[in-house]
Amino acid sequence: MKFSANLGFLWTEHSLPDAIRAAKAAGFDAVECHWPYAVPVGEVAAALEETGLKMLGLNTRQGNPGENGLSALPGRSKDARAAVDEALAYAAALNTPNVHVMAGFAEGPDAHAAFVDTLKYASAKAAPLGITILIEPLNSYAAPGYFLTTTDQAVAIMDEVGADNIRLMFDCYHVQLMEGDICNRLTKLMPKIGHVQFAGVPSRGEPDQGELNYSFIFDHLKSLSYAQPLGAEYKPSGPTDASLDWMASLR
Ligand SMILES: O=C(O)[C@H](O)C(=O)CO
Ligand SMILES: [Mg+2]
Repeated sequence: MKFSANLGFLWTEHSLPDAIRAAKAAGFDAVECHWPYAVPVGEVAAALEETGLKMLGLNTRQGNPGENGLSALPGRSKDARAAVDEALAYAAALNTPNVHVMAGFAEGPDAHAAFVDTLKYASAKAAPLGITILIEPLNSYAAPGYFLTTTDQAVAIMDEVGADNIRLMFDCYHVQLMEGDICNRLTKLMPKIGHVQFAGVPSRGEPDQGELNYSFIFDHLKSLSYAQPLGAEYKPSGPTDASLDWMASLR
């Protein structure tokens, strides 16, 4: 398997460019991040060029303190679209193929309509750039009140948006906590999946800990011919460099 280091959680003591260098030194095949906007894009581009790693994805801005995305917030369309524009510009400058459009804390039909509207805007703007829009269900333990919580909900929204370049971010950690049945869901959803992430469940720690057997799950992904790097999005229990034993056994 190939692995992508999620620099939102790994090597957070480093600047983003140095975290990219640390991921290269540790043997990762790619990187991804959450919110890179405080870092000038040229510095990130230089670290990617130097290491030969690709930045696979980044997220739209969370919004004001306490917010976790803007796209499903009724009445916030202008802010949500600005966050999409910002993310697409940053991603395009890095040749990053995926932008995760974050829904935010909201519920009900107005939130659904707002999210679909933002996603139609995002996918139309992303298409000429060759960028895929990702949406990701988050579990309600970690993100209570987040609008998008299940893969069924995500599929219904993607179908309603109806764009070719919108896909599911299948984070095994979130899906296990909300829905389980990981391997059957991967099989069923594979044509709609844009990126896969993983972490130990329920702690979100190292992936060789907890209730999910990633050796089995990664073999299943191989049997589905899934060859893209898998996003290691876990919170190390100590220094990141000391948390990587799982890489050799799961590769
Ligand atoms: O938390 C996650 O799983 C995400 O992938 C993310 O991008 C930030 O919420
Ligand atoms: Mg995730």
